Amino acid sequence: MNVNYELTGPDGAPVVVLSNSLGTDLTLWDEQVPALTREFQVLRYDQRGHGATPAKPGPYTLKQLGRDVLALLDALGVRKAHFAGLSLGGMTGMWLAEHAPERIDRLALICTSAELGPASMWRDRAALVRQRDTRAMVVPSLPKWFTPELAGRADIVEKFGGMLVAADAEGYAGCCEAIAEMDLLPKLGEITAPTLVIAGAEDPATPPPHAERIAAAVPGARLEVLSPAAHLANAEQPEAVNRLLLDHFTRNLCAAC
Ligand SMILES: O=C(O)CC1=CCC(=O)O1
Repeated sequence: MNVNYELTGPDGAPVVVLSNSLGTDLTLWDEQVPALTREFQVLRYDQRGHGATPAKPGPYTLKQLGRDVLALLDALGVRKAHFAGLSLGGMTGMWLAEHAPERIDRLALICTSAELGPASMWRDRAALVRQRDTRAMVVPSLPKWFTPELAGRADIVEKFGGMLVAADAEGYAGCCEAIAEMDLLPKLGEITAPTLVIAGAEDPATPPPHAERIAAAVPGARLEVLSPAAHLANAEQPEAVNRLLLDHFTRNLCAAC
């Protein structure tokens, strides 16, 4: 798998991996890179079939999406990294923290869920997109991604609608099928990475109760709910998200130190 990525920031600094959501690409994180590269190397990449990462035939699994990250880290010689993921990116992060804990330092889960049923809805969406292309998802997605004030703004429609239209139909569908089959809940309690969970108060796709459920299950997790913010809270509230991420990835966690 040739995963498209961008690595920026000071040589030798700790690495933060940024993982995008369904229908977006690595430019989802444009507002985070300048802030995070003050302290970290930022490794942002495109999920399978999104941006410039090619799509293999689906269905995919979270295991495959997680292993794409591990292969990328191996190729770059990164033994352990912080990880922030939004929605599908957060699901990928939970899979990694559960199955490859030695590779994940601290974890930030933004507008995501450990169980986003019903599975039939995701299979139906995959079938729709295979039939009609990702263009069919623009009208239903933008009002979930942003609160009403932003959802219709020309620059937002151009940037985020453009990412969605550019996503490969098979890649998008395969990722829907990964969400349909995901099984993250049973092992959430085994996550050892210090975890920050961020929700958007106005997120209709993964509403705050999904974040509360994750934060209640992951030992020691901290929960923050931002408002106004819909599903792409990092784009709607960049300063608040940057502050939370920097605090989480730099804070001294040892009370006795
Ligand atoms: O597109 C949606 O419905 C919202 C979403 C769910 C998983 C993801 O990455 O985005």
